[in-house]
Amino acid sequence: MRGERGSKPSVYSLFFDGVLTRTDPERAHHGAFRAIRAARPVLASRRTPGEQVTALGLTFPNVLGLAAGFDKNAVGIDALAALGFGHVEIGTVTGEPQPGNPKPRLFRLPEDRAIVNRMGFNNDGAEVVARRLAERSRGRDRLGHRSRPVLGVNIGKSKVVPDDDQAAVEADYEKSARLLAPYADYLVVNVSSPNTPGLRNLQAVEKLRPLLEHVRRTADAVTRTRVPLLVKIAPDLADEDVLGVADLALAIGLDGIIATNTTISRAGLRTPADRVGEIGAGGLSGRPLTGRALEVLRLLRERVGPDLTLVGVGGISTVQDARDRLTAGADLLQAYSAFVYEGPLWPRRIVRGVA
Ligand SMILES: Cc1cc2nc3c(=O)[nH]c(=O)nc-3n(C[C@H](O)[C@H](O)[C@H](O)COP(=O)(O)O)c2cc1C
Repeated sequence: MRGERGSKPSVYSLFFDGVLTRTDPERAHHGAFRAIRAARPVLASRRTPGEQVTALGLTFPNVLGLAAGFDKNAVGIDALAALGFGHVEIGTVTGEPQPGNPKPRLFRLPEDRAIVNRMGFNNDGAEVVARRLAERSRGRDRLGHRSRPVLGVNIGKSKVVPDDDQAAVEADYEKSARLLAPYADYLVVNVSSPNTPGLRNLQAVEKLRPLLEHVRRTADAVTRTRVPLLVKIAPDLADEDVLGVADLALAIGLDGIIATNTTISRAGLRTPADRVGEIGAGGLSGRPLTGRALEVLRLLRERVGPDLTLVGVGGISTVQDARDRLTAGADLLQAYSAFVYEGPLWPRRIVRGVA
C-alpha cells in the first residue's frame, strides 16, 4: 500500500500492510475508531482545514464529509471531525435496534482498494441514538472546537418491516425522523443499501414519493427550523431511473441527492474471481465505484440544474477524484473506503488539495 503522494510509504501504509491487513476488518474498524476517539482531546484544538461551503442553507467548514456507515451509532462525531471532515453523516439508523447480518460481513479487496460489506444496518436504533445526540448537544458548548462539523443523520428501514407494506415502511422511517430530526443539520432517507432485502425497491418513484413526503411532514412537525431532506441512491439504478429520482426531487422540493451508495456489481475487479466469489453478497465501495458514481452525479446535475444540492460519493480517493466530482457538479463530497485505505491524515490532504 502506498500513499497518494509518491514512492515513500507513509507510517499508516506500513501499519496498514503490517497489522491491519492481518486483522479481521470489523475488529480493525472498531480498534481504529476507538483510537480516533481516544485522540480527540489532542486533535480538537486543530483548525478545520479547507474553505467553507454554503449548501442546503448551511455553512459547511469544508467540502469533504465522512459518508454514512462509519459512525452508525453517533459515538465519535467530533473526533472524526477533528481529523478534518467538515461534516459527518451518522447512521444508517433504523427505527428498531438490530444486530445486522451474521459475521463475517466486512471484507477488504486491497488489490482494488475496495471494500465489500453486508453489515445489514447493525445499529442501536433511533431511540438510543437520539439520546446520545441529545447528550452531545448539551455538552457541545464545553468542547471548545474551533469549528463545529455539520451533522447529517441517515435513516433506513428496520429489517423486521416488510418492504411491500408501504404504511409500515412509512411508520418505521417516521419513528426515526421524529426522534432524530431535532438533532440533524440535514436528514437523509437511505433507500439504496443492498444489504436490507427489498430496500432498494423503495427507490421506485411511486414508492419513494409518498415516503419522502411523509418524512418531510414528520421532520417539519418536530423541528422549528426546516431540516434539509436528501435521498441517497444506488449506482445500480438505470440511467432513466436516476433521472426519475432527479425529477421527483424537483417536484416535491427535496433539498438534495446523495450519489451514490455501494454497488452490487463486481465488474472489472483485479481481485481474483475465486476470492470475490468466496466473499459473496454485499455492497462494493472504493476505487471500482469511481466511474459509475461520477457518471450518476453528472446525469443528476444535468437534469436538476444548478439549485439542488448534490453530494458526490463513491470511490473518491485522490485530489483529482475530488476535483472531477466537483467539476461534474457536486456541491459536497463524501468518502468512506479511501479513509480506511489512506488513514487518518487523508481527509486533511484531500481538503487542502482541492482548496
Ligand atoms: C463498511 C461500510 C458500511 C456502510 N454503511 C452504510 C450505511 O449504513 N448507510 C449508508 O447510507 N451507506 C453506507 N455505506 C456506503 C457509504 O456511505 C458510501 O456511500 C460508499 O461506501 C461509497 O463511498 P466510498 O467508495 O468512498 O466508500 C457503507 C460503506 C461501507 C464501506
